[in-house]
Amino acid sequence: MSSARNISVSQDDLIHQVSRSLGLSTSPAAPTHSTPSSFGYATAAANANVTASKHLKPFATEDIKILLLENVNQTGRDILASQGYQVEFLKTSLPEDQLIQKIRDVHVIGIRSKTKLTARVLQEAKNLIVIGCFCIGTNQVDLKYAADHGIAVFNSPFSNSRSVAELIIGEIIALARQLGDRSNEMHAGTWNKVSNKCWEVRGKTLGIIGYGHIGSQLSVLAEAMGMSVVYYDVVNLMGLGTSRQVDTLEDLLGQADFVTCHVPELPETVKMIGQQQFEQMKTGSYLINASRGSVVDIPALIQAMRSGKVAGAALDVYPNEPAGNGDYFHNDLNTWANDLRSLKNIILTPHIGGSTEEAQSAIGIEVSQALVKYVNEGITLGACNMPEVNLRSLTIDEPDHARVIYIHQNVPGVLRRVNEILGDHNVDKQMTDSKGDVAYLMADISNVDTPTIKDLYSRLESLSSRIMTRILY
Ligand SMILES: NC(=O)c1ccc[n+]([C@@H]2O[C@H](COP(=O)([O-])OP(=O)(O)OC[C@H]3O[C@@H](n4cnc5c(N)ncnc54)[C@H](O)[C@@H]3O)[C@@H](O)[C@H]2O)c1
Ligand SMILES: O=C(O)[C@H](O)COP(=O)(O)O
Repeated sequence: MSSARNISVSQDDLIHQVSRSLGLSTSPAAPTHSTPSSFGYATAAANANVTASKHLKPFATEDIKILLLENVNQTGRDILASQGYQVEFLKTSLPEDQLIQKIRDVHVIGIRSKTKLTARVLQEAKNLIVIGCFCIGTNQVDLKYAADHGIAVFNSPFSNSRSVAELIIGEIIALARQLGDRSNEMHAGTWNKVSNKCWEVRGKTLGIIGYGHIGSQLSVLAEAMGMSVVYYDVVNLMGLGTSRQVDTLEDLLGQADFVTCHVPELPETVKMIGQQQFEQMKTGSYLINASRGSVVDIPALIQAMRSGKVAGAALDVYPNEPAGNGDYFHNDLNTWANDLRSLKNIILTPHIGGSTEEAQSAIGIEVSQALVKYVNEGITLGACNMPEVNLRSLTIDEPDHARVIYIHQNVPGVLRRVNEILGDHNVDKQMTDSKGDVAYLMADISNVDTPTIKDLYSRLESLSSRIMTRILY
């Protein structure tokens, strides 16, 4: 959808928030509920063409509706509930039609890696102001569409990276010793004591593709086991320990005994490991993928393992992952499933890299705190798709103070027009920043009463550059 249509849709349909700020309390032990008197209001289309009275309705913190999908951890649920928000919690993701029904109603949605928030879904989300990805990856969200429509997106950039790194260490040893096969054989009643093609990992080379939060932690753990580490990354990065960056993916594939992928899903990383890359790997080497299912071409992996080029593999991520637990391989999408499952020395796990108690608990806290700060104070620190804007502690709890949040198109002349509107008032502090096509302005003003706030809101909304206006008071 173009920016122009965005504006017209917003003017006609979007509900914008003018919510009472309640201050931020992220501790479940010290809830900050609104009181009946601490109301604000939400308006729809409070612009020149639509009278505010037609669209005004009561608004309070208890009116904030949050939908949490995919079994978001209790820590996050507690923090959000402690704010007095209405929290609906589901253990699974939702199919698109049900997601569209539910998302129409909510101001905040919390998801993990399975829920696809595409432009098609988001255009139905008329009340949505913020998305929390309770995970690292944000490839499941159309970040640009969200930003262009004033919807901030937060994630947890590193809370599960240690969990993933530890899983990979376990898999390296398991593959080198064919543990999966020996265990399966024993479960089937067969004693098969072999040393042929079973190895120590000491002295072997680990090749890490993507030396970010996970890749770099893994590097340290692998060296502690006596492995040599090489890594390939599109950014020049200092290696930890004695690890070395190599210039090309081909360099890495030619040196590594174990190759492990830790890149985000991007157009350039889709099928980054395919037939050509398997040919460049050492004969008898191993492949691990716990990044995204699109990064490795599975039919090419099957071929490489059948030919003996690749001696083992561990996959934690797949194309077309299911919404919840249950049957997976019996569907028409994964035509390679039976071939994959029939291979020897292949570890198949259901996307559990970040699934530890420690990681999920930390993610729940981190992302829900960011959501509360955004809803209550408009703070965008850590946002993935918006400029990061913060102002020192709020004074908007005071009766005649308000915080203006104006998300707008990043085009010349907007600040002048906004400041013409704000200039009649006492602007205590103000900050603005931009990211790509979107800019975010935050201003704290004092000596304003409720009618003035409504007037400010209408005037800001009437500017052609506006994406979303929120006034917290
Ligand atoms: N299996 C799981 O449960 C699980 C858990 C966490 C993260 N993940 C996945 O792992 C990915 C990596 O996580 P992270 O926290 O290390 O991310 P990160 O952003 O910290 O690091 C990614 C690294 O990849 C590099 N990179 C990007 N494009 C590249 C390319 N084309 N070639 C080489 N390097 C490239 C980046 O420069 C960066 O250094 C996440 O994006 C997510 O998709 C999976
Ligand atoms: O992006 C991530 O953090 C991982 O892929 C884990 O995703 P999950 O929270 O859906 O398990």
